[in-house]
Amino acid sequence: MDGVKHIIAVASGKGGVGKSTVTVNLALALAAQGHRVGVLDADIYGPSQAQMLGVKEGVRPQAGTNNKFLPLEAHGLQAMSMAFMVNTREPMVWRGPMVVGAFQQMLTQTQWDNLDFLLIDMPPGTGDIQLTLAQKVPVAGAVIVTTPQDIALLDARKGIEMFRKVNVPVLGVVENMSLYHCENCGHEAAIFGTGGGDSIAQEYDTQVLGRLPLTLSIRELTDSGRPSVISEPEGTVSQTFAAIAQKVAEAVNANQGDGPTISFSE
Ligand SMILES: Nc1ncnc2c1ncn2[C@@H]1O[C@H](COP(=O)(O)OP(=O)(O)OP(=O)(O)O)[C@@H](O)[C@H]1O
Repeated sequence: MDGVKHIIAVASGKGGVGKSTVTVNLALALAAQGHRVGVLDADIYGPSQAQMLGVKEGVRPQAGTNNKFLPLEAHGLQAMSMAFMVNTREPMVWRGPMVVGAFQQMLTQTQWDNLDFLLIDMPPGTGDIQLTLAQKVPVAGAVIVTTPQDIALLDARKGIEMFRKVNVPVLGVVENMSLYHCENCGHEAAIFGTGGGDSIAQEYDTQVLGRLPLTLSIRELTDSGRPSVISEPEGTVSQTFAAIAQKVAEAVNANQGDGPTISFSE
């Protein structure tokens, strides 16, 4: 795609497992390692990236050349989201084809500037947006985010199966909220169980890219527009994201050369 070397989908089967949190922190970790990185928020009904990137409501993208929009800049990342186009307090009461059209426009009509990686924060599920992405552009790989409990793994499996069906390599699994860590007393508890990420990675012959704890600070920092990777660059969460970023970049490079050919019929 014009202006983008590698597209990476950050996906899950289930909602609320931390895709957007992982997307923004992984993007910042890749940028900290010297890559040029963009984030496309493909969640049309419930975009989160504007808030997580600290973009104020009402800031709109400028027109570029060739009928394209210039992405917004936030924390050194290039970003595009439905939240930059509409009033986010109003619900998007749209039918499927309109949602797909909007996603396609954001994907192809944003003037990405020489990106090494474009991270796409996918909506939950295995529907229209996922199919459109796989059909319209070459996707270098997918990062699957899951929490360790069975109910999330069930949906994560569907996500992995879907990417396999459309020949998008799964780069690995991020296990989020794997251990609750109390920041006051240091007590730790495996609220959502243990071993889920490992078992799914083994089942699908892929790797666990990293495990993130369930902590107050991840939520507070990310939701307030200054994600952990830039707020606490020396912290353990940032170190985990740095390791994940390295593995993702390595996995993409390892897959290079035999890029996916998308061929399937609906
Ligand atoms: N490891 C974590 N510790 C604490 N809070 C977290 C963690 N990961 C995510 N959260 C919080 O959980 C909420 C949901 O996360 P997020 O929006 O990233 O999930 P999602 O999978 O993108 O959701 P959706 O399906 O709605 O797009 C957010 O408030 C986020 O800050």
